[in-house]
Amino acid sequence: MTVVLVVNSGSSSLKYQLIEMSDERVLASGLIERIGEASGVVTHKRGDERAERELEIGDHDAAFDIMMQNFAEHGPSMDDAKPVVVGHRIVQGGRRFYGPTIIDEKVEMDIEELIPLAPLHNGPNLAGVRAARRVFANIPHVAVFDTAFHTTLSDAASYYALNREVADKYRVRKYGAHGTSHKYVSEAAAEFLDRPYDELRTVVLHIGNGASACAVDGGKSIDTSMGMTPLEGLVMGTRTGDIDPAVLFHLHRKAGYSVDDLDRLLNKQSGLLGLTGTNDVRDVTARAAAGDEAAELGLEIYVHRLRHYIGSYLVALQGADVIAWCGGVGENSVEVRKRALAGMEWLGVELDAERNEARRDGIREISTDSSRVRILVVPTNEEIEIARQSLEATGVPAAQ
Ligand SMILES: Nc1ncnc2c1ncn2[C@@H]1O[C@H](COP(=O)(O)OP(=O)(O)O)[C@@H](O)[C@H]1O
Ligand SMILES: CC(=O)OP(=O)(O)O
Ligand SMILES: [Mg+2]
Repeated sequence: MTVVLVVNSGSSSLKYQLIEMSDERVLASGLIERIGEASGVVTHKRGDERAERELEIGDHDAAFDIMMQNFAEHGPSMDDAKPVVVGHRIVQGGRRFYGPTIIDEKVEMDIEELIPLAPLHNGPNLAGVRAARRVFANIPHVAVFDTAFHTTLSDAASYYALNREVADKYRVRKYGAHGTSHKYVSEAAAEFLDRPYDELRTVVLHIGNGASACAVDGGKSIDTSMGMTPLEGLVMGTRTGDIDPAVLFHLHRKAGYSVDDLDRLLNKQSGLLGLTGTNDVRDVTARAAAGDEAAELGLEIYVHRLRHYIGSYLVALQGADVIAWCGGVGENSVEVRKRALAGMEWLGVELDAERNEARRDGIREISTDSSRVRILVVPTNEEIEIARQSLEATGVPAAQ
């Protein structure tokens, strides 16, 4: 047995999976949510068994202890499972990390140093790494970076038209994110269609609470919607995505917003939440269907931006072979997919209404038989991809 533990510490959550790599079977998984709030939620799944409880979770160290308790109480015990590697999701690797990297003191320091380039993500990611390295002191830990897949972006695609001296001094450029998912999904799409990955042109739409689009040309990311930080690009659950930066000057000068106020406003109080009062696309679409005007407008703004990026990436790829939807919204929202791809028949993009509505597990095709561009729903699996890359980095075989 070769078992890998994958840890994904987000700003307010810790997700984990224990995976047996010979057949990529998930032995157990869990989600610890609302870290730092008055009442947190803990879920642990093992086969068909599921344990859930609510309690206050002070910080990521406490969350890590809870994860260890879950394994001890609900199994599998670490003595039985004996993970050989811990794989960590790290959002920002800057132009320092181009692939999975075994973590030592120096790598920890580099991740810390990159916090300003992903302030909501890298700090919590690092807290998870530190807690895990204390508990699993005798096995390798590997960092798998969201940005690594986008290090193939050209300078033209990744530099802003910002004063070059300032940009270079402060490392301002587009790094992108969700790369592990974009890679996994574009590869899975190629396999599903039985096409060589290095020839396929794919637009990947990773639409969850955080959302990003990516143009993948023959297995290489050539453009992506997230920027220096995961704030740029698509409208998200609570983030604005693209916005005229002069809006910030205006709010500062006219309304006295501080930098921290603006950070909070753009990252946490905007997007669908700020437009409609909820960041859950299920609620927004239900309300829009019931005639709620704010919800309808919120949805239209959300979709308008999605269409902007789809169009842009079809041009970047000189036509695509595949549009692949993933993430909580991308995999589940019939309505968002329908609105986002409407009227694109002239581009060879034909959504099949019935297939779009059919609910099935696994990868599925939702385009018409005559659609030149194949449209797929591809459930993403960042954890499996992190586990595979972590194992690869350490050289441990998947079956032994
Ligand atoms: N059945 C559904 N229909 C529409 N949207 C859904 C559905 N299920 C989940 N979602 C959306 O998916 C989002 C979560 O996506 P996910 O990829 O898990 O997010 P993240 O990893 O960014 O936290 C939810 O906020 C919700 O808007
Ligand atoms: C980078 C990012 O936005 O990640 P998540 O979707 O997990 O919030
Ligand atoms: Mg996510």
